[in-house]
Amino acid sequence: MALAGVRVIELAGLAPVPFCGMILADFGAKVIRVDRTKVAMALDTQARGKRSVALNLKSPEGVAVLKRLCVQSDVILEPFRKGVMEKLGLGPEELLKENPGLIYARLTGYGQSGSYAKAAGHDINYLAMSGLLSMLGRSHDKPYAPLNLVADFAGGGLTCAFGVVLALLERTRSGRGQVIDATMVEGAAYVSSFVWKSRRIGMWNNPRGENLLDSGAPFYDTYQTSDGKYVAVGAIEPQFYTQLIHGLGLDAAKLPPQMSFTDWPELKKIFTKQFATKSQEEWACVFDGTDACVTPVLSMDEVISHPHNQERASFHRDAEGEVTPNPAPVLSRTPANVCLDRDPIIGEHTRPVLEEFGFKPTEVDQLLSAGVIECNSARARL
Ligand SMILES: C[C@H](CCC[C@H](C)C(=O)SCCNC(=O)CCNC(=O)[C@H](O)C(C)(C)COP(=O)(O)OP(=O)(O)OC[C@H]1O[C@@H](n2cnc3c(N)ncnc32)[C@H](O)[C@@H]1OP(=O)(O)O)[C@H]1CC[C@H]2[C@@H]3[C@H](O)C[C@@H]4C[C@H](O)CC[C@]4(C)[C@H]3C[C@H](O)[C@]12C
Repeated sequence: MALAGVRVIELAGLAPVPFCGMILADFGAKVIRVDRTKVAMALDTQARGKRSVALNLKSPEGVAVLKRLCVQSDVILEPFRKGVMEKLGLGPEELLKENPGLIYARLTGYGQSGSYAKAAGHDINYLAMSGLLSMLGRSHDKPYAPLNLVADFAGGGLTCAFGVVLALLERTRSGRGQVIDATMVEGAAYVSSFVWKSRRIGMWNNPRGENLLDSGAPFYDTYQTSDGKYVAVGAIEPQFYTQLIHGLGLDAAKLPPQMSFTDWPELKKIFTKQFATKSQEEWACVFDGTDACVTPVLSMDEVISHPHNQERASFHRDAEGEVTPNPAPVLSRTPANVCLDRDPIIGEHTRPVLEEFGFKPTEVDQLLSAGVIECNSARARL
């Protein structure tokens, strides 16, 4: 796999860093998640392919253990607010001194500088600070955050993983590591560059929810079908819009022009009435195989059985039988390989990992009896 042989130390965090670690693990990196001790259960729902070491970083011995792991690793991912790692004596200065090739990825909401740097926050806060949240939501409604996807994951974990890969590539030339200051405000804004850059062509001149791609346009929205399900319509170009009108059984001559903004509310009412006359399945029979850009809004459990997704094997069932997306993108020669084992128990791999990194069994025993580490067995927890 593309990241085979890359060793990553992931300090346990809430969601963005776990997602970054999962991406790296999916594509072949050896990811060791460092968990706190005395924690009942792992909150990392994106733990596949990782191993867990339980380590108390509030002890000098624990800090020494982490330093020894980082000396032999390529990447460290840290999810804490500014200054926490420095307080532990694990800041970039210390770790890069001992391992100049280390890639030190710091994924925060607000970054390692700026007045908000030490403030707590979550996806919605970062999305708000990025400017993008002001653009999200239906007409005459308040701004709406699309789950915690844009800042936590698109602009957070995924962008950080991209930064790690960039730094790994650069290190092949320079032999040197570096610090990645990944912030979710900037990541969310960056992945939304299209929105920023398309203002000049008038894409967003209307109030929130009344533009082409933000549910304002009748041909770019969702509609309820007779069985209470929904279809998604994305017929933007005129040649696709023509097929939409045909599939709906409407007479284009009797409708206002597609791009007549002021007629969009009226056109939306016509489409709403029309889509309510058939079930989702019946509309699929009408539109599948056409370029009308009409697709069923599938639930998270339906996706795995849709023929197209099945043909591509885009989803799998994990160890718990849950439908789960496969990694993306698909590399032709070195594709990702999803670990289908159950998620690690906290501290399940402390001993084997430490011994793999050169700790003598007696050293591990001493760390264990001093409470610096925890070695938990899966059997004991199940
Ligand atoms: C699933 C829910 C989360 C969804 C995602 C959410 C929407 C997000 O947006 S996540 C993104 C959050 N922001 C960032 O990641 C930006 C960077 N990080 C931060 O800003 C901060 O970390 C913080 C604000 C997120 C948290 O601040 P906090 O003060 O808690 O921590 P830090 O300042 O970073 O310092 C860390 C301290 O920890 C010490 N540490 C670290 N590792 C170790 C170690 N190995 N040993 C010893 N000590 C360690 C470190 O030294 C620091 O110490 P100091 O402070 O002294 O310096 C989930 C959101 C909420 C969850 C629920 C909630 O937690 C309550 C329940 C808890 C229960 O245990 C489980 C069930 C819960 C219901 C839980 C369930 C889910 O997880 C949540 C809903």
